[in-house]
Amino acid sequence: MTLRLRQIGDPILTQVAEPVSHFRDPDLHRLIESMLSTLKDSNGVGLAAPQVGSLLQVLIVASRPNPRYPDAPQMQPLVMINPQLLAASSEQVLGWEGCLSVPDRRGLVARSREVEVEYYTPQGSRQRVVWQDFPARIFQHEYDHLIGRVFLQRHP
Ligand SMILES: O=C(O)C[C@@H](Cc1ccccc1)[C@H](O)SCc1ccccc1
Ligand SMILES: [Zn+2]
Repeated sequence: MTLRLRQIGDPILTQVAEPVSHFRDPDLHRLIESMLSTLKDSNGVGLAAPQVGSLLQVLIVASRPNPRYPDAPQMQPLVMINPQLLAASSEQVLGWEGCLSVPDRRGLVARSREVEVEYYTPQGSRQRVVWQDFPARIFQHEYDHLIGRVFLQRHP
């Protein structure tokens, strides 16, 4: 089932998400399934659990070529649990972003060009990945959602 997408103004979007502690919890797998279908229905390239009302450290990165990033790689949606940003390049790139929680807003956001991330799969196995460009941008956008930071919003 697709879940309601929380919009800016919903306090959940400014809170910090908790780490997942039991990987065998059926609720976790139901959440992941719902996030995958919500992502598909919203035509998104990424989604974080707080956007569907769950303060858990779960995010999905699903890059695909699109009008703004025509040479973005086509990816199978990657579900990342308890992601950790191990390294982020000092080299930054400005790029357009939108947010499913902030309708009708597009903004130029500076992001690190390259990131190294450690995360767990839904099966609980620890992985590492290095991304550049659009996948790196999506990850940083979703990772911000896990620490209560919404793009274009700067907290006073
Ligand atoms: O709100 C979200 O997290 C989904 C965002 C993800 C995003 C990350 C980086 C750059 C742009 C967006 C999008 O709104 S999903 C819609 C979308 C699809 C393709 C290109 C840009 C935006
Ligand atoms: Zn967003």
